[in-house]
Amino acid sequence: MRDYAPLAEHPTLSVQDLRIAREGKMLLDVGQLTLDGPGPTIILGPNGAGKSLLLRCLHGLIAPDRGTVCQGGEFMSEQLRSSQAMVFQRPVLLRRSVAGNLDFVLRRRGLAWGVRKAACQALLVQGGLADKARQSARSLSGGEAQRLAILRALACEPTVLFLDEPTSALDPEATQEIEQMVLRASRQGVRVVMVTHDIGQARRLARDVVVMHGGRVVEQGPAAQVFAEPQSMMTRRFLSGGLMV
Ligand SMILES: Nc1ncnc2c1ncn2[C@@H]1O[C@H](COP(=O)(O)OP(=O)(O)OP(=O)(O)O)[C@@H](O)[C@H]1O
Repeated sequence: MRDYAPLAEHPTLSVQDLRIAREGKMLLDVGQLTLDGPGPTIILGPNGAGKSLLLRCLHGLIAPDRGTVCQGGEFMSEQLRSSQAMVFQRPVLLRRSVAGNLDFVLRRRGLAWGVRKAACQALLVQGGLADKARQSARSLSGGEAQRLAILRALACEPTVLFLDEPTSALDPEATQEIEQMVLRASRQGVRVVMVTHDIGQARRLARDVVVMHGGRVVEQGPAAQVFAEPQSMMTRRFLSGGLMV
């Protein structure tokens, strides 16, 4: 059984003239950005660079002051938005069992009991949580909780999966498990767009990279190229661990 079946393989995401300003300060200013490779796309940059704002705009959680977001060549709509999923730094889980958290999402999709049961079991196995199905989601460890949050996102059969620093609070082993889930989703056709501070993680996961600084995209390209020959001074400084002020 396929774990989930995206509607389209790696749908293209693009933004045009995206701007957000608050109290006279430009927080996000992205003229043109297209994500059309297979991904995963990793958004890198220092604190306050605008990474989360860009991710939230792409997912429609924040309305920009101006500019547009398109998916698969269509302007963002509620229907397209509902085909996307997002995972945050701190897992958002319901006060239910582990299986109950997954069933909640599967039930919302209108799936029959037998289909839900099979899908839930497949997801639990995929996330290494089969033996914790009846346990309260609130009692999971940080790594397990984040795995469940990702499984919940995948239970929506998303076309696009946004992840905002999902491993920043996790140890290396838990991080590795999350990275495997992310790569697997990407291989199965989900467009993965992930924010991280961790350059090592970006090197492990990224097919392409977007580097941000001061609300702008300072560099974008294939990961191998950006890491080997960064074009922007900001990227070079960031990759070398220099302070970016
Ligand atoms: N709702 C808001 N109102 C005012 N300013 C905001 C708002 N949301 C974000 N900002 C500001 O926009 C800038 C970019 O924030 P953002 O969270 O996107 O940065 P980031 O690159 O994700 O940083 P970090 O890595 O620290 O999470 C920051 O200066 C932040 O304070």
